[in-house]
Amino acid sequence: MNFHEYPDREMMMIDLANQIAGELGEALRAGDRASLCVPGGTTPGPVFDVLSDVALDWGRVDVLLNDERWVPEDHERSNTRLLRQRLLVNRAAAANYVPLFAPTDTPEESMDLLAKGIEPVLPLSVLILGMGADMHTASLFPGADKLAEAMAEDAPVLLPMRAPGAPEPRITLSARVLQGALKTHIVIIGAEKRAALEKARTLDPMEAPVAAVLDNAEIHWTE
Ligand SMILES: O=C1O[C@H](COP(=O)(O)O)[C@@H](O)[C@H](O)[C@H]1O
Repeated sequence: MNFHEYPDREMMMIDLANQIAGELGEALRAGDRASLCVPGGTTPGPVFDVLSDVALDWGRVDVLLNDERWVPEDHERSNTRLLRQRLLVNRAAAANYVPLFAPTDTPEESMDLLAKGIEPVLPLSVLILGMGADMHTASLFPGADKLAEAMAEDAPVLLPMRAPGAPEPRITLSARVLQGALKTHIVIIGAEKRAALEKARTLDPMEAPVAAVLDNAEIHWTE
């Protein structure tokens, strides 16, 4: 992994958005389409704000989440809501959104349908991940019910996930799909997450799921 430290959050978000835009541009020059896979949660909003206004051929970009919390799209904890409000606006409104949510009671009921939408956009051209202080990334949580399945070499594209640290059921891309990304960026803020990331480097991915995606990742950190 490569570690990039920034003087402040604004600089980090602008710089990261420009790197992502450059990588998407490269992917679009090399092929017909590019895919951008992004986290939800509290960290990526400012990157989305910058990225959404970048001049790119967004009509050839497929955008999807790393994971989703199984709550309605208008719920304040919905990652889809964040994506629609902060990324799929301005110039990026022309991108093709690949859903990780459908309005069924459980993620299991929609799993096959959602996975079918994701398969054509793999491998991911550019992957941005977040990380929790508990070392989860996407919805690969330590202690989660299907973590071993999600970490397996032959894991499905998508899995439902329930974990002690997650207040609602989740749906998540598997480690195999995340590891297959052509470019990987992990964006984290604050001393607690930096310490967690350092610790994760010494642990097994079953204890520290983010460890599964560190090998080829660019880490972006600021206080
Ligand atoms: O629950 C989630 O958490 C992680 C980290 O979120 P943050 O609020 O600590 O930035 C996020 O990457 C993931 O997509 C989300 O569902």
